[in-house]
Amino acid sequence: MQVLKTIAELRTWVAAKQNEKQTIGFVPTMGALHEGHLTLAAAAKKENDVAIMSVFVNPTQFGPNEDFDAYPRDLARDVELASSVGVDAVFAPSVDDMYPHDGGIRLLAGRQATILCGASRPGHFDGVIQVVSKLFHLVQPTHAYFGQKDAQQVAIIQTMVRDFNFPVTLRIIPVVREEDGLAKSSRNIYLSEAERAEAPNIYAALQMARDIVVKTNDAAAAVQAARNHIESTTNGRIDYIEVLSYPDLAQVNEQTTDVLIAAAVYIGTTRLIDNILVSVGGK
Ligand SMILES: Nc1ncnc2c1ncn2[C@@H]1O[C@H](COP(=O)(O)OP(=O)(O)OP(=O)(O)O)[C@@H](O)[C@H]1O
Ligand SMILES: CC(C)(CO)[C@@H](O)C(=O)[O-]
Ligand code: BAL
Repeated sequence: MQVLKTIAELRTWVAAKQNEKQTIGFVPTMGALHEGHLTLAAAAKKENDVAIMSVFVNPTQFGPNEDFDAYPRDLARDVELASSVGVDAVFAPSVDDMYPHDGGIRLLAGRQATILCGASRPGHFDGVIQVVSKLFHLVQPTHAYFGQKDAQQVAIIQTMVRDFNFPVTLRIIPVVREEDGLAKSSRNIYLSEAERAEAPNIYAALQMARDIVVKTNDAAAAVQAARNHIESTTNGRIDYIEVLSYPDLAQVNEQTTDVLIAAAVYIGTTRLIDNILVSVGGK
């Protein structure tokens, strides 16, 4: 396992793999690894000659009052975990190496970034596509691995790859959950014991909404049922619960085939997201 701490080191590593005609599987992360990330990494290793993971807490996707400074960082632990699932290299650059210039070119995510998490985190997805496009240019992966837990991020990156012709195939991995249903997340460590006990109700609420969507296709009733469940079982504050077509993220209608039921809820001060993707009839 190699730890590449600069763009220069990464370029040397990538060039060597390309010379050897090796396929490259790439897993972008912000570190604080858990089983969700490791599932992505294991798939990258299985489906490619080599697997590389980036560990970079990207400042441009955090708002001014968000948790950039507090975000958990432990590179030694991350390297050990990545190595345990066969990752060949970890790219962990500094902010200065990734962003040496002030006020350079910025990318703008489109309509899909204006709703859901984009509404409460203005500029978040612009920062995500900025860093992911840089990482794709640097790593030049054959396949890149993302988690369905960040469903909106997946939809926007799919659009970016399509619109900007990135020569990469995206692989999307289902949400990895704790036994009680809570989606694994690096931010779960912020939860107190009481908050952790409430948090699985987010997934329970999404499951109720899913059952209503499947039976009746009534998006409004599904959202209401999920809201009622969260309000009656947690002290949380709902940021959003929405039922939208996927991946275009528009209102569902009779033609819709894939429905995203997504929620963001503040449990205490921790903002957790989760979602369920369901296939419906479509006409
Ligand atoms: N529970 C999970 N199941 C599947 N994929 C996941 C899960 N958690 C994270 N991922 C994926 O891992 C990649 C890196 O995510 P990231 O480093 O932001 O971790 P995270 O746990 O989602 O962090 P946070 O919840 O704090 O945003 C993303 O593609 C993300 O979707
Ligand atoms: C894709 C990503 C690594 C970009 O910083 C981040 O948004 C994440 O961890 O999901
Ligand atoms: N997984 C998305 C990264 C973020 O919340 O900034």
